[in-house]
Amino acid sequence: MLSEKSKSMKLPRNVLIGHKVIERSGELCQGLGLKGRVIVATGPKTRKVAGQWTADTLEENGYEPSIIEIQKASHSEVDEVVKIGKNLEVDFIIGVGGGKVIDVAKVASSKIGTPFISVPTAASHDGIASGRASIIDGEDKVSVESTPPNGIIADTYILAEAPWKLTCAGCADIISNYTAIKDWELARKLRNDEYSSYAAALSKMTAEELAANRDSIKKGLEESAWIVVKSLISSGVAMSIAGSSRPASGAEHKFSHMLDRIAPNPALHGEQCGVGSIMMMYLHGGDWKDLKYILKEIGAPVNAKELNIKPETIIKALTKAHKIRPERYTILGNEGLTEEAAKKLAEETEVI
Ligand SMILES: NC(=O)C1=CN([C@@H]2O[C@H](COP(=O)(O)OP(=O)(O)OC[C@H]3O[C@@H](n4cnc5c(N)ncnc54)[C@H](O)[C@@H]3O)[C@@H](O)[C@H]2O)C=CC1
Ligand SMILES: O=C(CO)COP(=O)(O)O
Ligand SMILES: [Zn+2]
Repeated sequence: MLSEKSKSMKLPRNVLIGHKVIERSGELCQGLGLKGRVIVATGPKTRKVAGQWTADTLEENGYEPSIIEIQKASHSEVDEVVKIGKNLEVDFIIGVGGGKVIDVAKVASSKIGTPFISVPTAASHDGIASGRASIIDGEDKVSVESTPPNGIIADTYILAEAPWKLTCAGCADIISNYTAIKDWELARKLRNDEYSSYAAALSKMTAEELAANRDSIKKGLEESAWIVVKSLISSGVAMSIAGSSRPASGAEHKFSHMLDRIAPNPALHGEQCGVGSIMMMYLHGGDWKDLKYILKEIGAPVNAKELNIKPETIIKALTKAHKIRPERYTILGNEGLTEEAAKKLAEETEVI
């Protein structure tokens, strides 16, 4: 009944995008009313790129930063940040790095109950603005509910300097929204799953905009970082509206998560999702050739060789992907693909 219906949405409040905006970190934090002690969670590489820079800028603005280096997105690293944060009685947390660093910082701040600021150093994933976080939990690694960042600082100078492969992976993470939406629509029709037409429309529009602007996405152009990071933020907001990763994660993400489990050297998250999306589009009976063409033009991998993953691992991941988060219904159904069907799918789409 409508009179009993209620929904709560948490969205990022202040977003700063542009050239060297990292130098305005203090301004953004002050604008959010933040004061005092802050943990700057960063990675060993990204500390050199932006972590130290962020901490120095904050110090100049009267904050007391403490840097913590994150190695991987695990619960033990989250616990460590929580422990240090509580001991220091921090007022907020900033995550400066790739998707893994941002996810650890996001969960830690949510556990302590402090605000969180997201400072991506690569336009490689759409967790930059989302209220989700992917942390390895034993065997499992899919996103869980967290809180979206209060603020985002997307420095296009830093993002444009990041290895080009990371930007291409971010584009592929967005392009994979096409099949995520198809899966969501299918689950709504077959299972009456909860569906948000606004979140679905935003996610789809984000993929369409990125595809339409792909000619402007070129290595070395700061403008490209702008286009890609705006799409990533928009996709993250779609997830926040939905209150789940449904608008941006369907069967192609299950395939990528399975590769993360079984491949000896998994490729980047977005790269795997892009290749998965080609195959899931084929299963949906959609224009998989066009999707593959878009990914190719962007410069993202379109086959096993480019992912540097063996064909047999691709087939195995296809047959086991449905086991990831089984409650999320997708084109893979409840039983998944047989080995023969998986092989045929990968061969016909020339993934293997
Ligand atoms: N929370 C969410 O809603 C979402 C979470 N994710 C998660 O995010 C992770 C994927 O994120 P990625 O950024 O692809 O992986 P990542 O965090 O492992 O970063 C990839 C590599 O790029 C390096 N790097 C980052 N910025 C750099 C720079 N400016 N210069 C040089 N090296 C740089 C990192 O140090 C790392 O070695 C996965 O764990 C995935 O599950 C992905 C999408 C959404
Ligand atoms: O990667 C994501 C969206 O791009 C989040 O998806 P998961 O919930 O499948 O981890
Ligand atoms: Zn993703």
